[in-house]
Amino acid sequence: MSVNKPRGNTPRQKAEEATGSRFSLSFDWEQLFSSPKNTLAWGIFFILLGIFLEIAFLSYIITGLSDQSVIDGIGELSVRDAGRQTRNLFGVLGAVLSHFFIYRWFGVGALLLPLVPIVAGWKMAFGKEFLPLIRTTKEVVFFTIWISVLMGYVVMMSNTENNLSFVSGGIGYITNIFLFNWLKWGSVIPIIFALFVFAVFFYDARSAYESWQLKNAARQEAYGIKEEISDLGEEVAKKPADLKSDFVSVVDDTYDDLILEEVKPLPARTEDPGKDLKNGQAIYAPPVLAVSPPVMSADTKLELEVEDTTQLSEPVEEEYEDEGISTSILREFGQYDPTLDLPTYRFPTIDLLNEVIENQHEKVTHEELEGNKTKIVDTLGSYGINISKIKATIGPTVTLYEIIPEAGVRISKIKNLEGDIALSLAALGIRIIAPMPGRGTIGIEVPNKNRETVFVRSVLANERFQKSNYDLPIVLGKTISNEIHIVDLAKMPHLLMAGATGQGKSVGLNVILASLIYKKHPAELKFVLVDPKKVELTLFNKLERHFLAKLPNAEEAIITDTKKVIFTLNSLCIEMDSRYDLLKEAAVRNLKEYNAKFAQRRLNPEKGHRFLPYIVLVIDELADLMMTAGKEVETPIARLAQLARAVGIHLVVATQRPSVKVITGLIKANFPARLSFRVTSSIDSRTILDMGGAEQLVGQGDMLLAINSEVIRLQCPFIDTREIEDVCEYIGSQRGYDEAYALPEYEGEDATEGKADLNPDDFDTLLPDAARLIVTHQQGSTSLIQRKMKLGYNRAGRIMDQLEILGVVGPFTGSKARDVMFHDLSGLEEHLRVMGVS
Ligand SMILES: Nc1ncnc2c1ncn2[C@@H]1O[C@H](COP(=O)(O)OP(=O)(O)OP(=O)(O)O)[C@@H](O)[C@H]1O
Repeated sequence: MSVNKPRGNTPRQKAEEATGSRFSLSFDWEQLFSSPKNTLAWGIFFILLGIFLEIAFLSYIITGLSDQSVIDGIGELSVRDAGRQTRNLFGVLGAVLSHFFIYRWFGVGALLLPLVPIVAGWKMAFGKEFLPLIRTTKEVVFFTIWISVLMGYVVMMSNTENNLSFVSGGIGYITNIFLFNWLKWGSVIPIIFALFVFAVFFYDARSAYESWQLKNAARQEAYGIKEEISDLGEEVAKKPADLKSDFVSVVDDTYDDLILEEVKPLPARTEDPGKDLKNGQAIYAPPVLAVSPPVMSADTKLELEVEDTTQLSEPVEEEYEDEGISTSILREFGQYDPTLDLPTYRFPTIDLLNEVIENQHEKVTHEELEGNKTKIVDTLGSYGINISKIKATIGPTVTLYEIIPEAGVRISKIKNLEGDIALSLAALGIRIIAPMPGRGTIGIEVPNKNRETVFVRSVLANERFQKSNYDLPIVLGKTISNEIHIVDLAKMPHLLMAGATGQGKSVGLNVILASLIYKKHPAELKFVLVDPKKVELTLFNKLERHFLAKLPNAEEAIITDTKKVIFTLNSLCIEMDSRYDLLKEAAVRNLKEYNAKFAQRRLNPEKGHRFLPYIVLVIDELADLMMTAGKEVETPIARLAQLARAVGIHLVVATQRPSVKVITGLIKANFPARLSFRVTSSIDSRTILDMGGAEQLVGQGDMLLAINSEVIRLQCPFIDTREIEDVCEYIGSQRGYDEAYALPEYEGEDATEGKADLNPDDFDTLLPDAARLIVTHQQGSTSLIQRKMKLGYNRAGRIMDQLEILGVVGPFTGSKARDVMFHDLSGLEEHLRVMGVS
């Protein structure tokens, strides 16, 4: 019988009783700076400190040296007398601090110093930096000293040491005495030189100058083309198709110039820009114009066409456009860091988890080992199978006996004796692995009488997990050789889990979620939690404003209703499609490359680019959904499983009933990684793993993981509800986003049914523009409308539906863009006119 089978919270209570840690009176230093309330208090303290110092310093400068006598007399005067005589606004303390910072050390340069505590305090209290803290600190330190030295020079040269030495402070004055001995009046040269060196290295003055030149050139170019566009607007409005070809050649010429010479001075503009354009010689076609406002005017039409021509150019050229601007933004602000959304976020600590209780007894006794060994040898012997060698490896739940039979014994014969060996060992859950892949042996797994609980704390605190640099690391459990088994969900790329009721599925799901929560910042990862059983995942509700994603306007972040599940799955498909569009625009292959490019500021947020967090969809109980909604659930799940990997959407789907009605061929084919807890029959085991064996497991988190054809037995760690509660509480009590991550809206079949009745009067005013955009690009995608016309997803989606009613685009086809029914603008214009919406 198990000695340490966890029931409820027993392990934690025992541990607490043993160590008294929960009620310990020792002071928690970490807590002093880590709890959100304390950071607010510290933040306000630092802000007030900064304000206090600034006022004291200013007061000191205004009252001059009148407090000097008080300071000199400190020790002799009583505090009361000193206070009465002091003129500083902040009394003796203000006078003393100012005396040191201004008179003794930095002079008027010290006025900059209070900025540091104010910026730091602001960051702590409000989680935002109104100035970059590290950068500001470096600047303040440099300029405080530099101003002090410069003032020292001024004071020295003007012979005003007696009255104004406080202006430079001690540091500036002494430095100048030293410099003066060497250089006389020329001391100013190293002082100016120091400023120059600082500017070159700290501000990267040279490249800042280059990027300024570049921006200036781009601005002038943009200004130039705007004028030309308005000149040509009318003409284009009449003959858009003709002009399009002109623009193609214009833009191509431009890019050739740009690529060859990078920054090229603008040629002098002629009196008649239109003429130049027609000759295909002008250079005024910066791709920056690609972002055009969605105003229905002659200009707009032209801009759309300009944009279209840029599409025809090579991607490398488009990158060039961003290059100059992005380099300067990168230089100015550094890399984009998504975690700064929640800069004060603290990862959950390991001590939120139950203490690991060491097994009091030896896991497997010598007698047990010897007894099993004899029984195996005897049983096989009685069937005429002799063994040349036997070796045991003790795991947390089972012991693996590896045998090497004598030459000439057929493996299938041993395999067939599985039942007999189990009978003679009088143990459930014997599994025979014949042969052990890559070992040249036959394995017989025998459950231990005393099984060991693998505490989640022991695996999450494990160095290998802590240091793992997987994108989505998950600890699945311990192997037979007691090693922790970590997998990367991003590579798997999806996981299908099965297990009869009570065998540890929910615990397994919780461990997966906890692994991810312990390693990922809320800005990098979002969960979509589907829980038709309504009880299993509710604990994660507290993470709503940190880690959860939901449909706009959905009340609950954890989805329990089948209809909403269908909407959510379809919404994820839309998210997937729009992510693919973004990847395509960015000319990258996967989410990681995309985010890296975004972090380097090479993707323009104004064009719809954004940092894309991973999304993990967790479904606890697929069976219920498949029974009630069948295809409606199966199709989007299969689509996501098939395609969503590259865009960072991963699925973890669990079911109690691994029957073919639930785990259909379509679903199964798209989930190469499958995990099975104990199931009730070998048919179920075959359905989930394509092999028997899961029916032989011993429960309580004993599981088989099959990735492609490789199968390993693992013991899942144990995490109890209270641990999950504590972790979620710890995160939930911190400052989060304003709301859950919003998934794209999906209106569902019902919403589209009524579409045919729509009155043209109800059409969106931007509909004709959108139609032209779609036809120009020959791409029926909602995200195109969204990005180019800068519209929200809902409005863009509605416009797309109306375009379908109008017959401009075909019906929704899933991941692909809709068909565009017109191939040129003239046909479209005619159609719009006939329909009365031009
Ligand atoms: N990894 C584990 N280590 C130790 N005990 C475990 C482990 N996993 C589960 N158990 C034990 O088994 C019990 C049932 O586990 P769990 O709730 O995860 O089962 P389930 O498969 O989700 O069941 P259901 O489908 O009915 O929700 C737990 O309360 C716990 O006592």
